[in-house]
Amino acid sequence: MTAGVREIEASVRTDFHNAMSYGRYLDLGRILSAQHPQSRPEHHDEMLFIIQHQTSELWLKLVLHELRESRRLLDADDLGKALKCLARVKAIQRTLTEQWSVLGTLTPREYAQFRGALGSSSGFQSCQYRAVEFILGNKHRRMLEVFTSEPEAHQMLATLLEEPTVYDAFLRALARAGYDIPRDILDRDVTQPWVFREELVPVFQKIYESEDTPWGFYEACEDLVDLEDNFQAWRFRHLRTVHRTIGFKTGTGGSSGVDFLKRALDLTFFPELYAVRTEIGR
Ligand code: HEM
Ligand SMILES: N[C@@H](CC(=O)c1ccccc1NC=O)C(=O)O
Repeated sequence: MTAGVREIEASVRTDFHNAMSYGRYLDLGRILSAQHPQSRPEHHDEMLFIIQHQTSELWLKLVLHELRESRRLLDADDLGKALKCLARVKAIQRTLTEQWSVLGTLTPREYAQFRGALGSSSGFQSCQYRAVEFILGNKHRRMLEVFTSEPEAHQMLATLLEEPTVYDAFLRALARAGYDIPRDILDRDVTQPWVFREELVPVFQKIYESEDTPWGFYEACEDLVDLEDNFQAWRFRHLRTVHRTIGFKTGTGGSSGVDFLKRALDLTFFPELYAVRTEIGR
């Protein structure tokens, strides 16, 4: 063995003319040629900005895939598998939130040097982000307006707007298991954003306090709280990153910027799961 060199074992495959290879399986040719900095002359840090967004979009694609599957499994009363999907979503969310530290290395001056090249593009136009918000209950029909120039994105969001949320699916599963969920909640207009329903608080109190609650229901409640917590942590890190990078400048998407993003922190997906905390142990 040559010092400092790892010999390639004789069995290791090196010819991929007629066999599946790493690059082809992952379609890396396309993924790795999809970074197109717009600044002229090209600004070194624009690559970071593009890759941070592209990796976030890839993870969002998987989050959506898992949330759709968890909803399907809840509809099929396969709670154990639904929880496995939610656990994966939670792990991805932690990665997405930690990823802000990479963008945190972009200074305000560096960003200002290529911000003009972004034109009117903005994360506000992220179809997958909006899709995740929709499937978790933050429905908002007017958000579709942003996507009239992108028919596929528009269609995906229109479909999700009309479909029940993960929370709707969970409440329906609870009703089938015998929990007292009011009929009008189960039959609600799912195109509307979720609004707080007082009657669900005692249902969740029973789940949390009863000795004979099936463990899966208890765990599902906690998973949904984790999910919302993680979502808020992402929103908060976004807000802080925006604040340290552009201060109080207005956004490229046309909003007021930091102030607009701050208001997103008041949004909640599962308000009853938080409200029940006040009641527990009383
Ligand atoms: C320096 C980095 C960033 C800055 C300065 C920034 C700034 C902003 C601003 C000002 C908005 C409000 C909409 C507007 O008027 O443009 C916004 C929205 C948004 N951004 Fe960013 N952003 C940054 C990075 C990111 C990254 C890495 C993502 C990841 C995908 C992202 C996703 C979003 C999303 C999803 C929204 C819509 C949020 C909502 O509707 O509440 N942003 N951003
Ligand atoms: N809204 C940002 C621009 C921005 O961050 C952005 C631009 C293009 C693609 C994604 C973006 N990310 C999040 O909004 C700004 O006002 O500087």
